[in-house]
Amino acid sequence: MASSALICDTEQWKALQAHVGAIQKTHLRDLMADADRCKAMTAEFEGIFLDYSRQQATRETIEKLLKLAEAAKLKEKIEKMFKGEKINSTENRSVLHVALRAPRDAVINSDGVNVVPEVWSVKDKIKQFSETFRSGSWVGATGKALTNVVSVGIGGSFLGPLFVHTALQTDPEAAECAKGRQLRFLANVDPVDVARSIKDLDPETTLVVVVSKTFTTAETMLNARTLKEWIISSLGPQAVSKHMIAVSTNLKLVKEFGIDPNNAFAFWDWVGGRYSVCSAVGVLPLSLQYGFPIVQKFLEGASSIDNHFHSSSFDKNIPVLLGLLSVWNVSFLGYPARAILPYSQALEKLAPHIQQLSMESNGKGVSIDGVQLPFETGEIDFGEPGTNGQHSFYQLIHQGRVIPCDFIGIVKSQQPVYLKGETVSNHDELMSNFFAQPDALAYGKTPEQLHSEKVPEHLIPHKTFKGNRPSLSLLLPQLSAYEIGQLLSIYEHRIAVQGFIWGINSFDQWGVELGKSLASQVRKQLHGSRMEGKPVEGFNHSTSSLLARYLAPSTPFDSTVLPKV
Ligand SMILES: O=P(O)(O)OC[C@H]1O[C@](O)(CO)[C@@H](O)[C@@H]1O
Repeated sequence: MASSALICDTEQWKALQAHVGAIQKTHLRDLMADADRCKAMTAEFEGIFLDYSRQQATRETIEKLLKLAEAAKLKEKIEKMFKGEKINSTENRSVLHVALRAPRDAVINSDGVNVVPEVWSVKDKIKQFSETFRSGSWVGATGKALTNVVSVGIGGSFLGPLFVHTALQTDPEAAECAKGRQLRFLANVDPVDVARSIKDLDPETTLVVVVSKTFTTAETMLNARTLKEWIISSLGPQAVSKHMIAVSTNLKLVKEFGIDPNNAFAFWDWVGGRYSVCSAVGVLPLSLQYGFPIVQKFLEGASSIDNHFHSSSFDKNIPVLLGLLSVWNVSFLGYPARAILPYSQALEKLAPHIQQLSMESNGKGVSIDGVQLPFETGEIDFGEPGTNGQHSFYQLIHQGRVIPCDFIGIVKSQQPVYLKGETVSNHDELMSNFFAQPDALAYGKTPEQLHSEKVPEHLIPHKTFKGNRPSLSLLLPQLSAYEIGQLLSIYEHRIAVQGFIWGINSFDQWGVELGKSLASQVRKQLHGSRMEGKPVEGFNHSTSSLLARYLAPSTPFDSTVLPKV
């Protein structure tokens, strides 16, 4: 395929389009009756079991998708990523988050330089700093040990670390290591989020970690200045060096902000924001909370999937199969959304993280060569842990729109509970739903079944489930730091596979820029109107009237105000 050609022009794409009709004539009820098919549509790695038999697909579909992968040069693209080639061409950058979790003796080059030693030198620095911090040797301005950490960052500098922190909180080993400590996040520039993040915290015992790849993100910098003021107003300006540290690729701006460069932790432009949880962005705050050894296990889990992804044949490769099936659902069956449904409360922040990872990566309108795409890319990701979601949006998934679902289950709960005399343990109760829902979606319930149950005639249409709704099941043996890392890496690579097949750049995010620049025009107006009484001008009628209404009770602040809760 020539570099500017589109994947949709290939024979392999057209063969899949032609195959859709045959699939649409089938029903999952019938496909599921073929035990050999179901057996074939599974994959396993280190006890992680993927069952994709409830996809609207046959073995022929998978063969055709594997041929599409060849046409898209998927193998070569994965190889280029691992070799540090500048596959993020619009920013002229390598894409090397895999180097962040590679073993110490690995060799991964970017610009001809092996980046692994640099990665490990930052990890060693984090290990040392977190040990000093956790031992109580690092003391604040008043001589007290610090036990609370507020991590200030947004987007990729927030969602991945929040996901991992939330998942580790109830893992017994990690929880033991975190006893007596708190890790909080401040992301939104909404002052209400500032108030929440510092509620009941004492600056005397709090460390603020400012996390920003660029160190220019408006929200993060205002929040960082706000917490700096919170510290200074209570402990004086000299306290900043003991109570504020940073993670960034822009160490010059970190220094200008007033943070001691010795307490700054670097990462590199070859780490995309949404792929940065395995850099100091996640490793530092998580090590402060749980200790470096727990975080190292998480990194090892991610690395195990990197190896599986890099070396397994595509027909047994979990991220590749997942990516291909998503392309099938979006581009051929026309399903625009994907529900992420972990049957684990510990994974409650998985869906918000995947929303950024997937939608910022694959929500693109042009090919990597800038050619307008005649097909849609990306999907609308959303989700909620089961069973909560069942009592919320599952109605639509069962009888309304068709939304392919990822069901994620855990064999061994982080927190087993059993009440003597109950039919099943609490985790078995949860997992009963994990096993039941995919079949309910696939098989549905026919009017004939309802008749045989003597359901009143007028209720038959309401109680009919058409079924034939695709899902896949991912069963993890347990949910320790290691498996959390594996899950993260599975989704990272799956999303990259989708982008590689669609022929887009999954590693830039130009679509976030326009809103940012318009906000700066509004910011200028708000300042001018509040401080100098300037009239609203330069906006359309709608925005002008909204702004006028917003500015009406104009009483500018004339001194620093911090949250009161
Ligand atoms: O880490 P930074 O530079 O503050 O950026 C935060 C986030 O902002 C974005 O650039 C756009 O939302 C994300 O890609 C990134 O994760």
